[in-house]
Amino acid sequence: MDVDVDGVDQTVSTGALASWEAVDAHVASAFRRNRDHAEGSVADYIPILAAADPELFGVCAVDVGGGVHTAGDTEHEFSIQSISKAFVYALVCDRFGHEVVRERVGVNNTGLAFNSVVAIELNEGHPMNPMVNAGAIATTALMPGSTADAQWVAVQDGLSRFAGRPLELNQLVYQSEAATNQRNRAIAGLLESYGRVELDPLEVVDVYTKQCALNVSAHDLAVMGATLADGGMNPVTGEQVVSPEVCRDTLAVMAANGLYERSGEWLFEIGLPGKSGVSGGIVTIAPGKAGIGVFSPRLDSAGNSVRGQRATAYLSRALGLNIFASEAHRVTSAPAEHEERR
Ligand SMILES: NC(=O)CC[C@H](N)C(=O)O
Repeated sequence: MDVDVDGVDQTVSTGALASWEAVDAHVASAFRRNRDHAEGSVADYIPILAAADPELFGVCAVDVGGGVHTAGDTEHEFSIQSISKAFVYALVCDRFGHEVVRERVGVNNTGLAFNSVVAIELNEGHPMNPMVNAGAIATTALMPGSTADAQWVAVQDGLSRFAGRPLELNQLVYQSEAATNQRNRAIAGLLESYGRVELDPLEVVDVYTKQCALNVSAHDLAVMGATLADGGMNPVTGEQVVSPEVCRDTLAVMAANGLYERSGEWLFEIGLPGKSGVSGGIVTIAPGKAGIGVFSPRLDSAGNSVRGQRATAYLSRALGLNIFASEAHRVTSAPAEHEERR
């Protein structure tokens, strides 16, 4: 992962987020430092996504107190794509609990692309984790509702509660993907053959395709992330969307799998759970502190927004958010206290 954190102190904050003004200034810097970075390419395997303006770029942080910090195109709406997987997973965990979901869907990284069929075969039909297409389809199949329509309503309503506003289906994206999602249909059929999907696989894929086509903005993603950061309480509406235990489990799965086969690199550079999607969004969670939503359509070869990763790396470093860092690891150019005394 190519990040730009030159000149940024690796400060470590074990307490609350920095002051309001400091967060605003760092969000503005994350935007400014990366807006001219033009590496990567816009996804085109879903035809309509190829029409996205590659220059769009937004960075938003929402703290657990509900404070909003924005720079760039943070109100521009785009289809949520794979980021939906994290939130549908949380809803299903809330319904079935930790053990059932761990057994049925799994939590381990495949090390392979998000739409890999080989990964299913290599693991005897186990979908492995909810952040790849196979696991996400198996997870959506567990949403409440006796019909596909009822399950779709539950998905739309659940994700809207995370966002704190009604999210709408992007019909153009849905139709474009529904016409070209033969691979996801094959994945669902394969899961059915292994007894991992008990409903009509084509109906489940249809609900999954709609879930990926829900429109969000970077601002929405930050609110959704802040809800996971705050033990399931939406900081804007005050609603308890899922339990703190579900947030804990969801964040662990995101940390291990949220950026597909690049999840290790992401964790190494950024040290926070995150989830990306092929339209160019990434949501990141600083537990107990904030949600970060970024959007820019140019992707790396794994399908993760390039500017989005860079902006998030900057914020993690500048705001001291890395969960693996502690005061003992503080990197500072000033001499340590015991050296000064000598
Ligand atoms: N990585 C993604 O965002 C993929 C989501 C997309 N809807 C798919 O199923 O292929």
